[in-house]
Amino acid sequence: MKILMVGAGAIGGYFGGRLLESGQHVTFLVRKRRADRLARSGLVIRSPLGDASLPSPPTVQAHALDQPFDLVIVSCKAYHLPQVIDDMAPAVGADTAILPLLNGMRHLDLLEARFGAARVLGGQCVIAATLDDEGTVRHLNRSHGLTFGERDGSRSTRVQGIAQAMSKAQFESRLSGAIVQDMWDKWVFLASLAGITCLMRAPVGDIVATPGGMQATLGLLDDCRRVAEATGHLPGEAVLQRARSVLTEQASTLSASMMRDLEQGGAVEADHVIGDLLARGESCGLDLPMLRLAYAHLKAYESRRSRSAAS
Ligand SMILES: NC(=O)C1=CN([C@@H]2O[C@H](COP(=O)(O)OP(=O)(O)OC[C@H]3O[C@@H](n4cnc5c(N)ncnc54)[C@H](OP(=O)(O)O)[C@@H]3O)[C@@H](O)[C@H]2O)C=CC1
Ligand SMILES: CC(C)(CO)C(=O)C(=O)O
Repeated sequence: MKILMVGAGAIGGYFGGRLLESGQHVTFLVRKRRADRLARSGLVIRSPLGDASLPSPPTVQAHALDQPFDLVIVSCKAYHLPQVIDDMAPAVGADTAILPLLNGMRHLDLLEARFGAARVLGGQCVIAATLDDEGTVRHLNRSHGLTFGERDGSRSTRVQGIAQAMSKAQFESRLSGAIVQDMWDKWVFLASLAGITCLMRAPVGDIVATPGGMQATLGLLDDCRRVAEATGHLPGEAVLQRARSVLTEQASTLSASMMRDLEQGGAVEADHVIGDLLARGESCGLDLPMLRLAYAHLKAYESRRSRSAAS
């Protein structure tokens, strides 16, 4: 199976690197700076579950992309997706499957609008990873799950082929018969985690140790849960119970990748992860005070960030 990994950042570098390490035919679609870095230093993964060092990983830049791939895995940030869609288009042929790993849901609509619903699978990953100043992929915890599937739940030949291709790679892959609900389950959890850790500039353990921290966290989770319910995607009670327990765990050092981005002064997926959830809920007539606060906070951060970039 010919796989194009779009992006070689934290997620693309990790899962693409693991697939390459297992002998799969993987090419990374990258921009010039990352292409130069990968040519110079290789793709390096530092992980508590095993390091990998892959010299000269195959890369291609958009201008040179001229053939279809069997599988295109999309691992960019949401705010780069419109450009990515243009750049990856030559890799999408009649039989190409597209597997996005972005957080949130709206990217499915954008990919579908450009490439047609039939090509777009559902997908998500559970991992904490980042790219350090040397371009090394730093895996920060012991989770590395990647779940994917047909959005109609069917076990098509193509998803079984992807399951087979991923089976030997050093991560936990899972073919799901309910990937859209899985994505909603993750979105409810992630929007709560990202919203609260960004608002409080602190990991879960520090937040729940404050007066009012636990109530704020659970209030935000409840807003996110109500949006999922109103739009027909209510997570099951076991999923919600787990979210409550992870989000209120004493002394937990867990934070969202969005908080890592924000603390480094980087761009954040405010509209995609928080704003879109808020908009969906408000269009169902819900009042969502904690979600509105989390979104206002991120938009204020974005304004301040763009003002300081301009000066
Ligand atoms: N990091 C994490 O722990 C987790 C992240 N996620 C989600 O995964 C998604 C990706 O996040 P993450 O990997 O952290 O982000 P990164 O910023 O680390 O990586 C994204 C990569 O996309 C590349 N990119 C952007 N535009 C293009 C383009 N036109 N052509 C080629 N490459 C491009 C960037 O390359 P360049 O270097 O050129 O800018 C960058 O390296 C997000 O939606 C995030 O929310 C989900 C679970 C956990
Ligand atoms: C839910 C979590 C923490 C793990 O995958 C994540 O997606 C993120 O930090 O962006």
